[in-house]
Amino acid sequence: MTPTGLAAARKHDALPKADALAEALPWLARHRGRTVVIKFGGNAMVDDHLKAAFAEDILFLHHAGLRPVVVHGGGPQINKQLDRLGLDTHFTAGLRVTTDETMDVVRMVLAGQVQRELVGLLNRHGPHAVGMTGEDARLMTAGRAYAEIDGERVDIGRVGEIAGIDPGVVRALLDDGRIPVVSSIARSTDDGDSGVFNVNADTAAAALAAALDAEALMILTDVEGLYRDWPHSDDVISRLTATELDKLLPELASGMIPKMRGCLHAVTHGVRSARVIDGRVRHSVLLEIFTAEGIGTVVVPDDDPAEGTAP
Ligand SMILES: Nc1ncnc2c1ncn2[C@@H]1O[C@H](COP(=O)(O)OP(=O)(O)O)[C@@H](O)[C@H]1O
Ligand SMILES: CC(=O)N[C@@H](CCC(=O)OP(=O)(O)O)C(=O)O
Repeated sequence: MTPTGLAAARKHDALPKADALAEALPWLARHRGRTVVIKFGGNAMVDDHLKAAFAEDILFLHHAGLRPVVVHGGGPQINKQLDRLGLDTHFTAGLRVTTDETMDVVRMVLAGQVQRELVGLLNRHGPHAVGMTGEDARLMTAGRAYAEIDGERVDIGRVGEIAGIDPGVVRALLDDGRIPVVSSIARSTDDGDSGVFNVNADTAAAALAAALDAEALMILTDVEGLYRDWPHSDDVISRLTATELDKLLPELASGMIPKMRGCLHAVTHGVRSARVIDGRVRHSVLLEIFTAEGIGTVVVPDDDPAEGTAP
């Protein structure tokens, strides 16, 4: 016989679930109607179950009355496609050296593959998500970025440094109840150049969060957060003020550089908190909300009143 009433609730272990939902109420109430920018990193996107759980988390936020915006990466997926085509992969100072040929592949993989897949997952239960790149409606414009190595300016091809963000199209979609899903490709600021630039997805997410005056930026990646003494220890720094992070920036390496620079940019341009969390953990976005002290590393503005508490 199928259990009913309280017996059914016990069988499905429903009480802890109800408790967890109730505990999330203050966070949800504080963030209701607020914009949250979530960056889904390429390394956290390689597993189908993780991708499906990520889409569920975003839909949860959407249905709870928040305004989530997704910016996605796709570094490993781009590497794979370049490899298939027999093209080389080179990174300088954490940025992909992007020839015109590489740029075509970057655009094809980000806009045609990774973004389409995320939009598909988000639209499984309704017409929620709309995909775009920074080229659309001139959302993102960029000039040429150069890497700096030993004080020398090094040309790294069609890599973009964001020059401007016009968030109008994203705001219009949010007002229409949609979930924007953005690929980090920008239009050239030079009207004579019909080309596009490859922008690091962390940098793009942070710039968009600032331009949208977002409440929070969340960056999902393949580590627990910012490690204090990477790669020698896995002691995660749980909270940093903007000034503390600014002092730490010169010591950072590889993929953490654009992430932490992005967090600093966000919290010094109006975003109330920026967090790096472990995207390898299923439902990490919801875990961040349902855990009183939050997970990963949070960066807050210097005037943040909450000592060591989740945003
Ligand atoms: N201090 C640090 N703490 C944690 N990870 C670090 C640190 N410094 C460098 N890293 C590296 O940064 C990587 C995350 O960046 P990246 O590979 O670009 O991720 P994503 O694809 O999610 O953008 C980690 O896997 C780790 O190898
Ligand atoms: C300039 C530059 O490096 N652009 C990145 C854009 C994608 C990205 O940032 O993806 P992840 O978030 O997965 O690293 C690239 O070509 O790989």
